Parts: sequence; structure tokens; C-alpha cells
Amino acid sequence: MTSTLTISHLTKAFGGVKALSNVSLSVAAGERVALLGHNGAGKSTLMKLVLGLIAPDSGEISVCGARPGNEQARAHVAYLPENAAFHSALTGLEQITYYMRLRSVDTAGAMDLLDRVGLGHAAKRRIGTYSKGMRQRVGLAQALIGQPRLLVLDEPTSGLDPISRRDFYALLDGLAADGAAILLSSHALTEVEARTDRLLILSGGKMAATGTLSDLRRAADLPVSMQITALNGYDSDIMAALPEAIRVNGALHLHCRQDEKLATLAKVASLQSKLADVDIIPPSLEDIYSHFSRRDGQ
Ligand SMILES: Nc1ncnc2c1ncn2[C@@H]1O[C@H](COP(=O)(O)OP(=O)(O)OP(=O)(O)O)[C@@H](O)[C@H]1O
Repeated sequence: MTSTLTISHLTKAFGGVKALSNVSLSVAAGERVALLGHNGAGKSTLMKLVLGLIAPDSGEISVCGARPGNEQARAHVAYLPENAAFHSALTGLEQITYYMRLRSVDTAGAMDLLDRVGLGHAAKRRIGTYSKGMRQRVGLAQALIGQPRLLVLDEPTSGLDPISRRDFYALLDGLAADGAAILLSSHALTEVEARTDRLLILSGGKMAATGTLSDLRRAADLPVSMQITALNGYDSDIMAALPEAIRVNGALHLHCRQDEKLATLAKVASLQSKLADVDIIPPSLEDIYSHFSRRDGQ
């Protein structure tokens, strides 16, 4: 796979604060990558470096083979800030036409662009009357001018309702299918897990983990929980057979390491005639995220 964005050993400090330390990553054409991390983890700094708005102290960045911020890189990169602001007196169509002129792109395609982001029906209404979701779509339309090969999206779905989020990700799916590389930051773990190809977790400026959720689940190696419900009258038999179980709100809970899971299940299964139900509860996405995202001292 060709890499649209390549970052090698990137380091950036602001005074005494190390915002990024030795971060390397790549995003391939058609790949959707989510950047996760606590407040101050370094996500915005990484995006600013990719956009060429600030320079690294050391390390290399290549955007479609060019240096960030130069003319070639800027022609291929689009950015959507978290709170895109537009002129409230302009219509969606006027605003997009204006941006197209700024980018020296033929404005005849403005309406198509608005249709593509689902704003065709409101193209001639003032942006001041748009909902937050509609303004985000104006931002996305603006980002799509000139068919960028890399989209850098800073918390693009924050403040959107579930339907608008779903529509937004469906749009991103289409762009990725057409070959765009997408790097987006988010705090919405469940949605990025479902709608991106890979997760990157930054913690204290360092790359704490990268991979699919299954990769991260394996690497975190967090304990598995089981909730065991005994048949009436068999509670103490179960407690005797599973002394490591603890009682929580009337049910019995058992924790075991990943590599003990099958053996523990076999033990539980041997008590089948005394059990009403067993639920296996894998570590949640939040558990995995917190495992990798612990800040210093936490
Ligand atoms: N211009 C700057 N001057 C001084 N310190 C800065 C500057 N920009 C960022 N920092 C510091 O660098 C660290 C990383 O900040 P950054 O904004 O990249 O984090 P973030 O992950 O985007 O956080 P958030 O989720 O809150 O947006 C923080 O400690 C921040 O205070």
C-alpha cells in the first residue's frame, strides 16, 4: 500500500513542554485512522505539524511525497477544524464558491460539492440559519475542494447528533473508498472503533499504542470478567467451587487473565447443573483506552 502520510521520529517541544516525543506513523491511501488521546496528549500539535503550520524540532513528515506546508503538500491536504466558523450572512453556496475562488478551482462545481455533503437543499439559505451539523457539512464541503488526498479532521463529529454522525462517517467511507487517506481526532471511542480502520493512542506526547481494536485488546491483556448467576439454592455450592468469585448485587463475579479464560470457563461449565446463566464480559473500549492513555502519575 502506498503511504499518503508518513511521519518518522517526530519531536516537538514548547518551552519545557514536550508536546510530541519520537512519534512515527503512516496513513495509506484509502485508510481511515483515528487519533485518540487525553487532553494535552499532542493530537493538535501533530495535526499542525502535518499541515505545516508549525515546524518540528526533529523528525520527518512527508505528505504525498512533499514537505508539509509547501505548495505541493497544500494542494493535496484538507483540514477541518473542530469548530469551523463561516460568515453567517453568506449562503452555503456563496461560502463554498468563495473558497473555490481562493483555491483557484472552477466554481461551476460548487453545487455538486454541496449536494455531495447533503446540503444541496439548503445551498441558498444563509449559514446563520444552519444547524451545527449543517455547518460541519459546509466545513467538509470546503475540505473537499480540489479532491484532497489527505483529510485531517479535528474532532469532526463533536456536537453532532447520532444521525448526523452516521451520515458524516458514511461520507468519509465514500471518500476513503475513492482513495483519500483520513486522519481524524476524536474522544468518541465507540464510534471511531466502528468507523475507522486503525486507532492510534497518544499519551503524554508519545505513541502509546496503534492497531485495530483487536490488536489493542490483545496488547493490553486486561482481565476478562464473568458474571455467574446460580440456580436458586446453589449459591454457596458455586462459591465453594469458585473461591475466587465475589458477590456483587446478587450475582457472582469472577475475573481471570486472558490466558486463563478457557480453563476458567471449563471450570464454570462443570457446574452447569447448578447455574442459571453465565455472561462473559470482555474489557470495554474505555478500559483498553485508559490502559494505554494513562497520563504521568495516573
Ligand atoms: N503554542 C503552544 N505553546 C505552549 N505549549 C503548547 C502550545 N501548543 C501546545 N502546547 C502544549 O503541548 C501539549 C500538547 O498539546 P495539544 O494541544 O497538542 O494536545 P491535544 O491532544 O490536542 O489536547 P486537546 O484534546 O485538549 O485538544 C500540551 O501540554 C499543551 O499545553
